[in-house]
Amino acid sequence: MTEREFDALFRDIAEQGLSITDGLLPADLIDGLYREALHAWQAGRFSPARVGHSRQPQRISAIRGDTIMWLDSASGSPAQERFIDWSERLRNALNQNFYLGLQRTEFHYARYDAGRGYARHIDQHRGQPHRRITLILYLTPDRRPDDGGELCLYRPEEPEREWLRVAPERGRLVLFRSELIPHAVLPARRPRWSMTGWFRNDGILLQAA
Ligand SMILES: O=C(O)CCC(=O)C(=O)O
Ligand SMILES: [Fe+2]
Repeated sequence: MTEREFDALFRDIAEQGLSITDGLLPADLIDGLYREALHAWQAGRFSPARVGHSRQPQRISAIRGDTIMWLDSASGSPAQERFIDWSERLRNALNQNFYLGLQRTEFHYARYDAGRGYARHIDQHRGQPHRRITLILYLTPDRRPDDGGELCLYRPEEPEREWLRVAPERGRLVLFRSELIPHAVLPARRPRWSMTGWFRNDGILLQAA
């Protein structure tokens, strides 16, 4: 496929800092990612997500209630490899279109248990100035309309008023400018599965001592 596949997505990002797309990734890839996440979670490989400054992150489940597992290129599962190949094509296309100088990506699986959500936030604020584009890909199988866990989006110039409410339907892809768009996850009523990550404009991670 040519980069034309990203045209509509880039137009939306240019116009409103945000794009929401269904069906861009093949269903069997979505399923492969979900199965990998499920097995890893069953094997106890997810950890509670943390909030706050990157040097001293804290677990505050009333603010952020998901458990996560970072993707690891060394693990090299077929689903991860396919996803990473696709995300690299997207990274290159984003650079060609928006001159963002995106050098790398980071992704984690996330699982929100019933009752868990994520309070309104901006992704750049957690001591993460190099996050430029946020990607969220929803993986939950057989989601029902009353399962909760909607993503709420707010306009940068009017952050108090809800702008859009997005149901986390399997295969739905949300991309937005990390420094611009406040967002929140409403409490889930059934387990909610996703992939979340960032396109970054820095190189190799320099870990703070
Ligand atoms: O899963 C979502 O809909 C949003 C997750 C999120 O905001 C984050 O992980 O920073
Ligand atoms: Fe976020």
